[in-house]
Amino acid sequence: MEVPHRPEMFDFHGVCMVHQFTDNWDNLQNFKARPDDILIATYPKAGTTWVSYILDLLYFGHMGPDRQTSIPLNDRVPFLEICKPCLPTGTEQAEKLPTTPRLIKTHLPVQFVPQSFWQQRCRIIYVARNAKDNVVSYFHFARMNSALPEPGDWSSYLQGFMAGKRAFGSWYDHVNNWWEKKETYSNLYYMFYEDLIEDCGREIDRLCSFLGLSPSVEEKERVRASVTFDSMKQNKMTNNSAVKTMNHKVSPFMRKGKVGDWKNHFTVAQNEKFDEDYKQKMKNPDLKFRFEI
Ligand SMILES: Nc1ncnc2c1ncn2[C@@H]1O[C@H](COP(=O)(O)OS(=O)(=O)O)[C@@H](OP(=O)(O)O)[C@H]1O
Repeated sequence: MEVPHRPEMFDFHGVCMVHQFTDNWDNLQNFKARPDDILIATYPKAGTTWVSYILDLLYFGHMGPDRQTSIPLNDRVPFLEICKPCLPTGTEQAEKLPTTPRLIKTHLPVQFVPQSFWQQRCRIIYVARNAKDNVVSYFHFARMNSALPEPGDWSSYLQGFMAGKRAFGSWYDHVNNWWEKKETYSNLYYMFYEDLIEDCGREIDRLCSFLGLSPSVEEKERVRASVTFDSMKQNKMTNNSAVKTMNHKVSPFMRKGKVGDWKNHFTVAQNEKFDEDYKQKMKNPDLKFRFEI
């Protein structure tokens, strides 16, 4: 069997990146956001797909079953910076979206977000996930997705993550810099994967108040029931089963969906080293993550 070619990481304006996220840079930076666009921003593997689907159902769940059964979520919520050979770029996909508001996802660190999103005062939802579960999820994703650099073994993967040497750069910088942005940009809603796991219904309510939506109790319950882990894992439109670079036999995209799976991966020594390093990098007492619930 042919071994898929894995991309290399490189330094891009101080952030570790891979080409498929930087090759469309000029178009990306000149992207014209509209005031009602909604941007879902995350470090990879923090809950992008989950929140994308919640928003898609809140805005477009009434559009009938066709949209839900025939259009993959990735096409309904384009990935802004993606640029793969022979496929429309994320910016092209976003430009062609027929529905309003446009829901757009990104993993960009805050300093790379196209200026027009800020200028147009777009609503932005940032989803963050605790670093330990985030790195475990990213490791398994890198194993199954040949569009990402070769992960190597768990121990070296973890080391690289701690050093910021993963696509989209340092998790620590990503979550901290987005957190700080809240101080100056009021249309930014910062939420946590762990809260979604704890009480998805409550988080849907909070999202609705940020977005100014008032769905009926029944509608909200329909959304909540559709976005459970099991339901999204079964759903071909949300489980990424059609993405060519992903081998779900190596590790499924909808893998575990839990808080605390890191305990099955970190050795005691790795955990101690990680905690020590974490303390040095996460100095803001207001930004608190839960590693278990
Ligand atoms: N509904 C629901 N409930 C609980 N968990 C969920 C859900 N949907 C996605 N997930 C989990 O989120 C992880 C994938 O994150 P992303 O969607 O951000 O991935 S990506 O960056 O867009 O590739 C990945 O986490 P892990 O299972 O820990 O690998 C998914 O399983």
